[in-house]
Amino acid sequence: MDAFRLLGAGASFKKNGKFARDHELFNAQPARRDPAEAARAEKDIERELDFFHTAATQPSASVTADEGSLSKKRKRNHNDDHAANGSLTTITTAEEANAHRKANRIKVTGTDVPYPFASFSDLLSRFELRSFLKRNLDKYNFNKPTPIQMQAIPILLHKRDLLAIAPTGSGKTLAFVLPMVQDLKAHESAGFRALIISPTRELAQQIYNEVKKLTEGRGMKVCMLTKATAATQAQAPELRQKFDILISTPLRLVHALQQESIDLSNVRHLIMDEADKLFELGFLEQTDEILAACSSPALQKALFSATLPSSIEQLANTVMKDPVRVIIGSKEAAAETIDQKLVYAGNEQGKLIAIRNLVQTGGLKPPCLVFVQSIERAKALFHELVYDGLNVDVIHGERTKAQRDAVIDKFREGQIWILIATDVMARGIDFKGVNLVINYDFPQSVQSYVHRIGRTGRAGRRGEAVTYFTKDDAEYLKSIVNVMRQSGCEVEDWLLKLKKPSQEARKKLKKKPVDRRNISTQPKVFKEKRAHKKDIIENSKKKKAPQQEVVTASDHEGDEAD
Ligand SMILES: Nc1ncnc2c1ncn2[C@@H]1O[C@H](COP(=O)(O)OP(=O)(O)OP(=O)(O)O)[C@@H](O)[C@H]1O
Repeated sequence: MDAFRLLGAGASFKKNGKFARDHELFNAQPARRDPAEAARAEKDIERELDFFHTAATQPSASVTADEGSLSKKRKRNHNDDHAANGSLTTITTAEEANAHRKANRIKVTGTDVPYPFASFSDLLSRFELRSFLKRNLDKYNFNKPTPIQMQAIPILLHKRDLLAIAPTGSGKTLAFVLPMVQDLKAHESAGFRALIISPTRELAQQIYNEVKKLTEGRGMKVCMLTKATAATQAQAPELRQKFDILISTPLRLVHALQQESIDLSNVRHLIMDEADKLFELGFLEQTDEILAACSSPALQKALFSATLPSSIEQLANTVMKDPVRVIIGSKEAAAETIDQKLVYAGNEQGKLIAIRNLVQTGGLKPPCLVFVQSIERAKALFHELVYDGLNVDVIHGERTKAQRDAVIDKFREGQIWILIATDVMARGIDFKGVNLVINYDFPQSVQSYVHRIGRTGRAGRRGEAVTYFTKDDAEYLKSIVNVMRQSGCEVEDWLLKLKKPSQEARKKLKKKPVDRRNISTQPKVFKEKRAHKKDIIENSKKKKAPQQEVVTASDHEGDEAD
């Protein structure tokens, strides 16, 4: 299976097309793959499927021990159930709940924590899961719950506040969307009853798509707050369109609140995705304003992320009421499906040489995401790689929304093989088939590292992450080494002996990235020639322009229709 098939439909590997050179460079010949590679790929898919099955179907030592306490009859029923619908068991006692948690690395803190569930059919019987939800779960192949779903869904269905920390790509979105939709039931004209906040527009859009999938066939109204939808909502209150679920970035929402075009007083489900980001300086004030506007006494709050530094957790706790805290695995760890590597690149030039080397030797298996620390550096690296003739594009905050959307779509469809990005793409975006993440510039924090590399190795699939470092980054290396160790990666002894950076140093780096030399290996004369060539092309285009501007009447009609 090609990685692009996982990224989305429509990927094509035409060998004689525009990117024939890339085919050679990347050695991308899926049709004539060597048998060992094919076997490895097949194993990958099996592993991916297994990921969603493991917890429910492979009794670990602790589950087996616990099964001893079940009566033979119940065991038989469970097995019959298992045979009938692919699930293993239902959980009805504290012992079973604890064993199930242990087997799935679910850690909980809080009072009267609801039992996890083991299969979607268990959920169906325990909480009378609505039939349209079960239908939609089946339709979109959500066959087995992931650990965070097993525990977070019952907690939210019991209307408890929740702080949930689970690895990247482990299905947190479904974990908060499903209980919300179950509770909202159907469309009502009371105005917004649920609100999901996410730090970036791209992630908000992705969550919107997931909510649409799960509410299919139910007529629930879902609104993604944009300039246009905010303008519609700014009409007189009686004319405002009544939506059930609102999804927004903090900035857009605060704007709408200040214009008094949005009323959040009926909201009873508030989800903060990438919650640690939302409690950081820069977002905190907006988050506060949103919390104040959600004035319903029945408000339930849920915070989700793959990372949650202790200081932020303390702050987040101040807004929660008797919350339950759930951690899957360990707190600051990366997904265990990612092979992480640290590569010493010497200096800035060394990084370019290293990435080119990776291309030449076939080590860069697309689709690949490359992270840099600034917009300037994203542009510069893009120019370098484009000049090498690679199929590459770039995404950052200076590109228009339309350009960003188009780039994301193209990357998903496999039309772009290498995507250079700033941290704006580091959180939440679900590119399931990314094979490799390169941290071209060393990340500014552990959280940034975990989220960046979390764009690969998602949904149980394996991925690879390579982080380049130079002497300038050496001081911060140990933080990343610790993440690698915690997530089960092999680390060389000398790295383990490094000193941990001081808190002060970590804070400094988070505020301001390391000063780096510009990205460029091309001699000056080369660049001048390139600029000259570009001028010639642009001038000749201008000369040809009048011929190209011939338009037909139907083109005009098209324009008007838009
Ligand atoms: N139970 C399930 N069965 C199969 N696929 C699932 C299941 N739950 C989620 N997925 C898929 O797994 C992928 C990752 O899910 P999601 O984007 O929610 O991860 P996440 O934990 O929010 O990651 P991040 O921390 O990076 O935001 C998605 O493509 C989603 O459709």
